Amino acid sequence: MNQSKEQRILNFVLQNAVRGDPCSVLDTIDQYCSQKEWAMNVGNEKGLILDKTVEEANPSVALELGTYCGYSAVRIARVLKAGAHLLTVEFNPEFAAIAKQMIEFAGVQDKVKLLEGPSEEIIPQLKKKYEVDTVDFVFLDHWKDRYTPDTILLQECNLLRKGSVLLADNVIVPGAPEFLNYIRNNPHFQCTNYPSRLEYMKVADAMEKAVFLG
Ligand SMILES: O=C(NCCO)c1cc(-c2ccc(F)cc2)cc(O)c1O
Ligand SMILES: [Mg+2]
Repeated sequence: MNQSKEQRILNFVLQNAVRGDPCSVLDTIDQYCSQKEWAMNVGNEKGLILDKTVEEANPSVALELGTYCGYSAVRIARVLKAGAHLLTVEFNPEFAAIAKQMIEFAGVQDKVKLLEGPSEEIIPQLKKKYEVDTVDFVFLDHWKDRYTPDTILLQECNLLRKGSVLLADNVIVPGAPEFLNYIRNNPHFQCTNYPSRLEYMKVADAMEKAVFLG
């Protein structure tokens, strides 16, 4: 049975990156996906915006929607303070299996909890099943038509607190027009746009930061 692209990316990391070194894993994925096969990792250019946003938020509890191969989970986990944790949600079981191995190879498994299933089912479980009070940082990188309903769900589940930071990938490509309209016209959020490039391409993309005002 021939391998998936995601399995080829993982194999390239297992054979070329340094076990336990998150930066080496990120660089190796970026090398493979820029030289051999494009893949929808946030990449190094938007990754730098992600790094700075996480560092500024300095979260104790971070949530990622859309794990894929684990690139941004490794990216976020590597800058978390001691004792902080990332919960990352992936709907696709094949992607989740790849991401689990990627996170373990990078050595950040003690900071990351990978939750497999649909975000609309997992978000309402975060408080009781996963012992979350509120989330300090959310990276939205899953199905673009889920950004708005899941942002509403996070509010309905009282998972946001004054100052919680949302960062959304791909607000230009593939685009999340309904989310931009929702969040920029919502008085409970303060928004900032960060123009960038689509991962591994000379195509314009952007990230949107939205700080919850309570
Ligand atoms: O769908 C995406 N993520 C959720 C997966 O469960 C996604 C897609 C793309 C992309 C794809 C195809 C293209 F032509 C351009 C962009 C990029 C991304 O960064 C993404 O996160
Ligand atoms: Mg993305």
